[in-house]
Amino acid sequence: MSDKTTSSLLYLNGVSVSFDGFKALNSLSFIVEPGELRAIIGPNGAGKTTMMDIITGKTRPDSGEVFFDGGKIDLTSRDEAEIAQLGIGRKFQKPTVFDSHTVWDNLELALNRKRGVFATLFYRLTAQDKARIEEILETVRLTHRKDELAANLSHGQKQWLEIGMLLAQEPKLLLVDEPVAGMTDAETAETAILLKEIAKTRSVVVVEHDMGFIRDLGVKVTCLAEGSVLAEGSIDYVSNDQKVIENYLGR
Ligand SMILES: Nc1ncnc2c1ncn2[C@@H]1O[C@H](COP(=O)(O)OP(=O)(O)OP(=O)(O)O)[C@@H](O)[C@H]1O
Repeated sequence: MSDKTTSSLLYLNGVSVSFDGFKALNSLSFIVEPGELRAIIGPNGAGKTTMMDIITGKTRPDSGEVFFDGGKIDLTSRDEAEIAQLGIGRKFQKPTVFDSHTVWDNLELALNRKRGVFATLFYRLTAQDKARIEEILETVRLTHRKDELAANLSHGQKQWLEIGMLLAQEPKLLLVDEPVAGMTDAETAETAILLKEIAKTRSVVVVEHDMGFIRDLGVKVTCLAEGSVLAEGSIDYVSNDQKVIENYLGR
């Protein structure tokens, strides 16, 4: 096991997967450090979603290694539920909050989900739980809307609420798929600040097409194309890379 395997939170090495002979991932290698916020860009069909599917156990790789938590856990041997329990949270593109519940209740439900159904039946919120919900409300900019039904939130606020619900489960790694699609400019700018705050206490991998947002994040960017890494580095480095311009930005 290399030093990189044991120091990184997430370690993908030479991961390949084919669907009906088409290589969706082609020897993809990718590392996320503890406490890192990483942005992923790339054209449609580059393999971004497939990469998330591999990390969360939805798809099994044909070959390659996928380790979590300093090389301690081989994710290829775990199923989706186990991987969620191990501390990998995933935010899909569309918000999936409970519209008929308040913002607070959505967060309370998410906090309880961590405990399992049986424990929840007999559970009352402790002062510590309440403090945690209040903290999450602050983080996701929804304190002033805590008693509002989720149905009445703006699209952006629903996205933030769902991020909050994931935070309630205390993931070590949060995977976020196109969070700012459909958001207003103000919400987009706020989401960049919010994700940077979240990444102070855990690692975050965010997939986005919005280059203004990626620039606002100001973090290391990985550009995928045809199932592997095309370029990796600062936004200025990646956006000036000739291969990235040809395959993605210049399209
Ligand atoms: N379950 C599947 N069965 C067959 N083909 C698939 C499957 N999942 C993904 N693919 C194919 O693999 C390739 C990579 O898809 P993927 O969704 O990972 O790309 P992406 O980078 O997330 O694209 P987008 O930006 O459009 O979301 C695509 O050509 C897609 O059609």
